[in-house]
Amino acid sequence: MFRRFLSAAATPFRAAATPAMSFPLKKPCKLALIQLATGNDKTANLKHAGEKVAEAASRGANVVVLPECFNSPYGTEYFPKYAEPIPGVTGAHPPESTPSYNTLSALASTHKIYLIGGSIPELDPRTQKLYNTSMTFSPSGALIATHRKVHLFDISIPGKIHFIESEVLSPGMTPTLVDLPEFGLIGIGICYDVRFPELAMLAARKGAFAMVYPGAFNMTTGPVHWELLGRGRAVDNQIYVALCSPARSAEAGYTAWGHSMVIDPYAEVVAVTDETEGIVEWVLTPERITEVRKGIPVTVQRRFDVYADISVVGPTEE
Ligand SMILES: NC(=O)CCC(=O)C(=O)O
Repeated sequence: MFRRFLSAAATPFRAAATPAMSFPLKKPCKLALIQLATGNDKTANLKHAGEKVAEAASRGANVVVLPECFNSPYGTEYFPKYAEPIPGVTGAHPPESTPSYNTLSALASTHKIYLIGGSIPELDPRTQKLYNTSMTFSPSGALIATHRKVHLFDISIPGKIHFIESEVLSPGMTPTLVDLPEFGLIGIGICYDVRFPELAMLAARKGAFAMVYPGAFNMTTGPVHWELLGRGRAVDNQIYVALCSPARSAEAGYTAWGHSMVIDPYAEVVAVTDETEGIVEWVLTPERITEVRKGIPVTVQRRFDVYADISVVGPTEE
């Protein structure tokens, strides 16, 4: 409920009744974002992802992230051809139909890492619907979370970019929080999801220490909005934010902006790359979160007596 006029005198500041959040990050966590060069050959994309994940793991990463649609080119014409079902999400599937799942699971267990596997086009064989879905695997190779892109990338800027994901994809219906028991909770969004502050706010209010967005911004919006949106989600919530893009390719139909980055809870870009293939690494620390939240204590100054506590809004079942 919004009142039309609010005067400072009528609504004096007072600390919210909401208790301080429990501490979000349990110990330092090395994050690696793989800005992967991808092409049209799915098998080659999976093999190459494996090489880069191995490289990141050999440098001590605890959590490794791949970009949006890392197994395929990014484009609505490609999604049906590259789509795979996901075991456990839509029942059992023969291994030959799930090469991306198999590869990611094996990489996570071989390297003993948490692997946020960017996203792939997912086929639900029961409904024939397609989704843009991120899978997260534990160091034992178990699938511990899936996030179906909630906000589909439907935009049209005359003369610049026209992209309508909803022509072929269906939207996810659930915000996603993944529990990494040694470290804490991470929220997941996919690309266009970053434009909607609600997912990050929900995750932060439920205690996440980071939001991770596999994404593939474009050459029109990327230069203006990619960093701005990531830093916005970080400063709003005083959490780490990671944006992981594919590398830019001159041959691709969709030209990715690149510039994968890690943003700290003070909204500073602490690690970033250009448009070429590379790995962006940063150690996320509990101390940085504490320092920022102590200095600017918005996490305990929220006025849920004025605007409803969004942390009580639960996920919707699909
Ligand atoms: N893959 C996407 O969702 C792209 C989002 C994007 O480029 C934007 O401007 O938003």
